[in-house]
Amino acid sequence: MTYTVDGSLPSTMGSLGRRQNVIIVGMGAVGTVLGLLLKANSNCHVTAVCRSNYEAAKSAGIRVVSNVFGDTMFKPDTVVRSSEDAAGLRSYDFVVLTTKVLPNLIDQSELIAPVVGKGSVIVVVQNGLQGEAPLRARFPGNLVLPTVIYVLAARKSANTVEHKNLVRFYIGPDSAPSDKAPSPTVMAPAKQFVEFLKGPNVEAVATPSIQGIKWFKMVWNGTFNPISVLSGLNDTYAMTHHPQVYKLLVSVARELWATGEAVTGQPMATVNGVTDAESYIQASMEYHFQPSMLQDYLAGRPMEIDALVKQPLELARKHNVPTPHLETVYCLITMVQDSHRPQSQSSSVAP
Ligand SMILES: CC(C)(CO)C(=O)C(=O)O
Repeated sequence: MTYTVDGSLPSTMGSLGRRQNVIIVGMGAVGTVLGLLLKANSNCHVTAVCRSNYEAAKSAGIRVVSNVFGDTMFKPDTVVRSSEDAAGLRSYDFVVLTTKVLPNLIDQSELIAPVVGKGSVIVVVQNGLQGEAPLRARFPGNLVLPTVIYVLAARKSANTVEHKNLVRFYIGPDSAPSDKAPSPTVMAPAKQFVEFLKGPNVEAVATPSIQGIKWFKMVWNGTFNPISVLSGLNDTYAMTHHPQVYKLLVSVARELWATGEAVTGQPMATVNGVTDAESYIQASMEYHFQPSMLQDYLAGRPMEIDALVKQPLELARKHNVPTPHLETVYCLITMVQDSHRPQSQSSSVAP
């Protein structure tokens, strides 16, 4: 079954006539946890593009040690080394992009181009705000769906992912709040993807207004991610329990919160009892979690500085929102990146 941007859906919509072909590009921690959930759904045939973990995925599968799902294996239906290798095998209903956002190193549209066919829906599972723009430009005939994912997971080795907590997933078209509601036919693929993921301990929601939710997550990422590295390689627990760093976290979060409201023209969309920037910081006080930027730094991979710090900062400048703390954080984290040479570019592809 395929979907088109203009909304012309095949008549089988809703009653799946055949298994849906889903390909995941980027088999890091997030891609692996998503793959595990999709594979559990008998309506999906899951192809995984694996690089450093190709051998492991192909033989026994990738081990997921999860506080939620137990100690289990993710064994994709098909494992390939590249999108090129996947291209001739079948046509893909859903192309799920779970790579890091590193515009200077990875051309994401190039990465998925071989597997994007007529009617493929592109599902972008990435941090940041603007990852979809180049994909829309390259694939104007395909529906590109942004998502927001909360999953506390980390890749521990080529064949093991540790999943501590949470799978909360939002997906929906990228309409601005002032736009008219997205047509049901554009929402349909989002709803279908949600159905694939649904299961015990997974919260998956199709929403007509993803931008606000993206900004809400941006506040977390733009604050905790760089400061975890700058504060001396600390997890959420250590950062939030250090009085000075706590104040810095709150200041940066407030600036990002104000930026999100200025850009969207809406009050910040909030989740799970968080009402303001400070309560957002406090909500992480119980967790010992290393933000993905710290994981990348420790593994010698490039950090998502553009997507998580530079882009919101540029939007703050454009909307005249004062962001002195974020400016400082950006300045320092770029210097850390420049003096901390990533070991390899290829290791950067999977989150
Ligand atoms: C919110 C969180 C921790 C997990 O999804 C994340 O986005 C990150 O570490 O970058």
